[in-house]
Amino acid sequence: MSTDENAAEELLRGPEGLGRRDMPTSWTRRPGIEPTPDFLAMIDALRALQDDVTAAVPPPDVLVDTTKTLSELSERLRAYAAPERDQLTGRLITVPGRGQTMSPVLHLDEWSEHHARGHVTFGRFYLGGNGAVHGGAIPLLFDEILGRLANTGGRRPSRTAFLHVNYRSITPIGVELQIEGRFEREEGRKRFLTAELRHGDTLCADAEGLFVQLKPGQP
Ligand SMILES: CCCCCCCCCCCC(=O)SCCNC(=O)CCNC(=O)[C@H](O)C(C)(C)COP(=O)(O)OP(=O)(O)OC[C@H]1O[C@@H](n2cnc3c(N)ncnc32)[C@H](O)[C@@H]1OP(=O)(O)O
Repeated sequence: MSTDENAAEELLRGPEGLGRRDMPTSWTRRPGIEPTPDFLAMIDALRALQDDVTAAVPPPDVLVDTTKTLSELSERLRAYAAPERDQLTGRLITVPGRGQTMSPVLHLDEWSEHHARGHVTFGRFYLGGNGAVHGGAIPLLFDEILGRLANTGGRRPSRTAFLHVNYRSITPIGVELQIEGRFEREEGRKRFLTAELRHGDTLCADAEGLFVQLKPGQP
C-alpha cells in the first residue's frame, strides 16, 4: 500500500480506530452511505486549506496564483454538484467529522445512549482572537455532540429548540480539548441534554440543550 493509500485508510478508520466497522449502530443512523478514502482525503485537505488560508499573509504574486487555483477547483467541482439527498459532506456519520469542515472534528472516545465523551482540536480556522476560539464556533461543537446524542438509541429524530452556552474561560486553539455530553431527561417530545468542554482541569464552556422530537411530516 502506498503512503497516500495508508493515509486515506487511516482517515477512513479515524485516528482512534473509530471507523465504520467499529461504531455502534446507535451512532450510525445511515449505514447506507459509504465514504471512500479519496473523498475523506479531499475533506482533510480542505480542512488544512482553511487553516492555512486563515493564517497566511502571502505576497501579491502568490495571492494571484492561489486565487486562480481556487477558482479553477471550484469550477471543476461545480460540474459534479449533486442534489441534497445524494450529498456526502456532513452525512458520513460513521467517520469523525462526518466529512464536513464547518465544525471541528469530533473524535468520540466513549459513547452510549445517554452519554458521550470525546476530544477535539480547534485549528487556526476557528480563531476568534488572542489565541481563543471564536464564540460562534463553540455552539457548533455542542450542537454536534448533543444533537447526535439526542437522536441516538432508537429515538425518533429531533431538532435543537434551544442551545444555551456559557463561556467560562477562553477556549484555546491548537490544543486538544475534552468534551462530554449527557442525556439528562425526557418530557414528552422534549429532550434535555447538557455538555461541557474542558482544557485539562479548566472548564472552557458548558451548554444546555433542548431537542424537540419532530412530528410526522415535520421538516
Ligand atoms: C444525517 C446526518 C446527521 C448528522 C447528525 C448531526 C448532528 C447535529 C444535529 C443538529 C440538530 C440541529 O441543529 S437542528 C437545526 C436547528 N434547529 C432548528 O432549525 C429547529 C427550528 N425549530 C423548529 O423546527 C420547531 O420550533 C421545533 C421542532 C423545535 C418545535 O416546534 P413544534 O414541533 O411545533 O413544537 P412546539 O409545540 O412549539 O414545542 C413542543 C414543546 O417544546 C417547547 N419548546 C419549543 N421550543 C422551545 C424553546 N425554544 N424554548 C423552550 N421550550 C420550547 C414548547 O413549549 C412545547 O413544550 P410543552 O408545551 O409540550 O411543554
